[in-house]
Formats: sequence, C-alpha cells, structure tokens
Amino acid sequence: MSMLVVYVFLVFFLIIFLLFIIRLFLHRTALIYVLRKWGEWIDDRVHVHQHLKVPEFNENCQQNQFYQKVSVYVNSLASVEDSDFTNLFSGKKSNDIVLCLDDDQTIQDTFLGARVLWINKIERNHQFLARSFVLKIKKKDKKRILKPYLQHIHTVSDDIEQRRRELKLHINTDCNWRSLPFEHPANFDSIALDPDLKNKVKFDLETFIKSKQYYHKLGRAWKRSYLLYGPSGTGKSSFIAAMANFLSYDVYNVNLSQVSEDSHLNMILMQTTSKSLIVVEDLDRYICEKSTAVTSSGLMNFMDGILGSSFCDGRIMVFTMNSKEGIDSAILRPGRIDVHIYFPMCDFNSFKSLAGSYLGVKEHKLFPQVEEIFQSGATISPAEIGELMLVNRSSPSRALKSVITALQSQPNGRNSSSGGGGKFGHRLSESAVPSPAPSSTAEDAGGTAWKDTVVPKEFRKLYGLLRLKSCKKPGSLDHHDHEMIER
Ligand SMILES: Nc1ncnc2c1ncn2[C@@H]1O[C@H](COP(=O)(O)OP(=O)(O)OP(=O)(O)O)[C@@H](O)[C@H]1O
Ligand SMILES: [Mg+2]
Repeated sequence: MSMLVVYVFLVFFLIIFLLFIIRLFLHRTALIYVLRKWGEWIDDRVHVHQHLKVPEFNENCQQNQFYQKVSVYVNSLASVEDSDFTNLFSGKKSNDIVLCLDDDQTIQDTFLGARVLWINKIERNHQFLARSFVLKIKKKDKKRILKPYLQHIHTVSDDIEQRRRELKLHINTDCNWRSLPFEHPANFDSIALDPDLKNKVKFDLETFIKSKQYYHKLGRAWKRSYLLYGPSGTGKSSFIAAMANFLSYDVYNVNLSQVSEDSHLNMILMQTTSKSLIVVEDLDRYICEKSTAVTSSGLMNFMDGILGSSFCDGRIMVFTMNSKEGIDSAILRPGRIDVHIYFPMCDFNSFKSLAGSYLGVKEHKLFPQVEEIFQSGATISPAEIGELMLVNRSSPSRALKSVITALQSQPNGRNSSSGGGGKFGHRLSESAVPSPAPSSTAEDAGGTAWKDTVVPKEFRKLYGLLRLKSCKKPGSLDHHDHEMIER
C-alpha cells in the first residue's frame, strides 16, 4: 500500500516537473508565440467577421478626421510593440521615440472582453497610394461593442492629442489675450509638499475632468475652483504650473489691474478655450489694495461663471492669496472656491525633499541638527531654502550649513514661538481636497468624502511669524484659529 502511495506521488511529481519544463521551453523560445498565433488563426476561422474601413480621404478628397483619430489610437496601443513590423520615429522631444505601425500590418486590441483587429492597409492605385485602417470585428460582438468602441477611440485619441500639443500661457491686456509658449517645468514631484495632499489634488483634478456628464446632470457649470494660499515663496505659482503640466491645459493668467471694467472680465473669459486653467494670482492684494477697476460683484460673477456653462466647460479656476484674512466670506464660499489648499512654510520633511532634489542628498550628518532647529520653532520658506541649496549645490555640507545659519538668524529665533502665541498668535492651517475614492465613483466628484490634511503643528504655531506678502501690515495681522474647511 505504502509503495503505491510513493509511486503515485512520484508520477504526480514527474508530471508537474514535465509541465514546468514544457512551460519554460515554450516561454524561452518563440514557440509560445507560434502557438498563440495558431490559436488566434483557428478562432478567426470559426467566427464570421465584419470589416469596417476607415479611409484616409473621403470621396471629395478631403481628409477624413476619423482616420487621424484611429491612427493616433492604433499607434498608441501596447500591441504595436508586438507587431511583426513597426516603424520607429523620433518624437517632438529630442530623446522621444515614437512607434508607428508599418503598412499592411495587423494588430489586435481588446475592448469589453472582445478581440478586434486593426489592419493598416495600403493600396496602390496607379501612382496614388490609398491608405486606410480596416477594423475586423466578429459579427457576434459588433452589436454589443461597436458603438462604445468608436466612442472610446474618440476619447482616447482626443486625450492623447491634448497631451501632445504645446501648452500656451495667455496673458490679458484689458479685454484681449496675448499668447506665448508655456514652458514651466514644474511638476508635482518637484514641489515639496505633503505627498498625501498632492495625491488628493491629482485625484480631484482627474475626477473633475471626467465629470462633465455629472455636472450637467446637476445643472451646474462644469468648472472647479481652487484657492492656493499661504506665505510668499511656498510654491503656489509652481503648483499652478504643475497642475497645468499634469492636465496638459493652457494657462490663462488674468491680470486684474489690466481689466478696466466688469464687462471686460466677462469678455476675456469668453475668449478662453475649454479645458484650460484660469489663474488669478494674488487675489487678496487686488481686493485689499483695490488695485483693480473690477467691482466685487463683477469678480464674484466671474468666479461663478455667470456667462453659463458653455463659457466654463471644463475650466479650472485657480486663485492665489497670501492670506484669507479680511477677504469677504462670499468670495470664499463653496461654488466660488471649491478647494482650499494651504501652502505652509518649510518643515523638516519638506527640507529633506528639497535636499534630495537640489543636492541629491537623502541623508547627511547635519540633518539631525537641522531637524532640531525646525523642532525648536525656526522657520523659512521653501523658496529661501531652494535658493541657498541652488547656489551651494557643489557642496552639500556648505549648502546645509547655510540653511542652518539662515534658520538660526530668523527673526523669531530658535525658541521664540514654541510656547505658542508668538507675536501674532496661533493659526489653524487648512487644506481640504477630497480623498481618493474607488474609481467607480469617479463621476461622483461632488459626492466624494472629504478628508483633511492637517498641516503639521509647527506650522500652525509659526504662521504668524512669517514674512507675509499680505495686503495688511504684518503688525495688523489678526490670526484667529480657522476651522478646517471641507468642500
Ligand atoms: N514647496 C516648494 N517645493 C519646491 N520648490 C519650491 C517650493 N516653494 C517654493 N519653491 C521654489 O521657490 C520659488 C518661488 O516659488 P513660487 O513662486 O511657486 O512661490 P509662491 O508661493 O507663488 O510665492 P508668492 O506668494 O510670492 O507668489 C520657485 O523657484 C520654486 O521652485
Ligand atoms: Mg506666486
């Protein structure tokens, strides 16, 4: 009996071993590829297919726009890499390589569980070349997937085109825009800020751009407004550039002092393109210093997108302020400002992140000393740290020593504010953007749960001691504790 068990066990082990060797052999050679091809060949024979041709030109010799979209879509498919022949071209950037399907090659795509084939067909008609893409789809799948598949091609190719094009920065002169290439290199990784907060913002932006139907169903203009506020040199403008690069959106930078009346503000809004960032920097200064001819009702109408959804479609408004003190709460209310993001002065974590990017240093023997000074209440803006690191980048030790000196020479001194209070008292900092929710709820941007990111305690204690570029004189700053704003 026991011999039988050993025998069965041995046979079982041998079978497993053989299967393993066969699998290894198939994967190490091209045989698995050949077998898969045979499988697909058989699958193609047992099904009836329909062929749909997308010619490059229509009967009037005009370009078929859909052909361009299919071309962008097909060449973006991962399966292009697996085709027998693929062309390699250099892209727009010097080190970019673009893959392009060769003539008469076939690649496959899957959509909603169905396999479809695309053939890059080229026919020679006398001296003319007639190009087309042919979609080969199983009859049994056609009814189910064709319509959504074609829609999917539209969406994907539009998205790719949007990301490929050169971004523009538009600057207003009263009621006109002047444009220049937008080449700010900032991205979310290059900004020293709570990584969790950055992820929430990215998620919020991604959710918003997919939520057109949802907003329209609610009867709301499809727009979203962010307020970035905090002391000078904490990365607000860089963050706007990072948002634009992340979304591949043009930036319209509204200079309110150039706008001579409310109606002109509406006119420049009408001239912006959909899917763009409309930015008003230093809004607090315009309001407090009254350095614009725009009235507060004109400003609020502009923030609301009073002109109707067609002039706001997909637009993201971003306002920056050094401080919300003294700003009419009507301006800050939900709908006008949906997301408030606080930009704090540098803490030890941000400092480490800056040291990593500016000096390439992850750890250093001076770090504990820097940490201790931060913990004792010293403060500095990321911009100041960045500058010190930039000029001393050839010697990380010198750079860190200069940061230590700068921190120690801050007016508040090493221990001045740790007891809480300080000259301007405490202040609660807030930042609130929605928490990432499961992707299935992406359309429910307005309904996602809001969570807070509380800025570390040190910043709350120290905020009042910073050199603020505020409309109010530093001495007049009245820092009451703010509630966490959740919108
Ligand atoms: N959090 C940060 N991470 C990385 N770099 C930063 C950060 N904050 C500021 N910097 C650097 O400091 C410089 C100034 O930053 P930025 O203009 O974005 O600040 P700001 O908050 O807009 O200031 P202001 O309120 O004066 O307009 C930029 O070169 C930027 O690279
Ligand atoms: Mg700025």
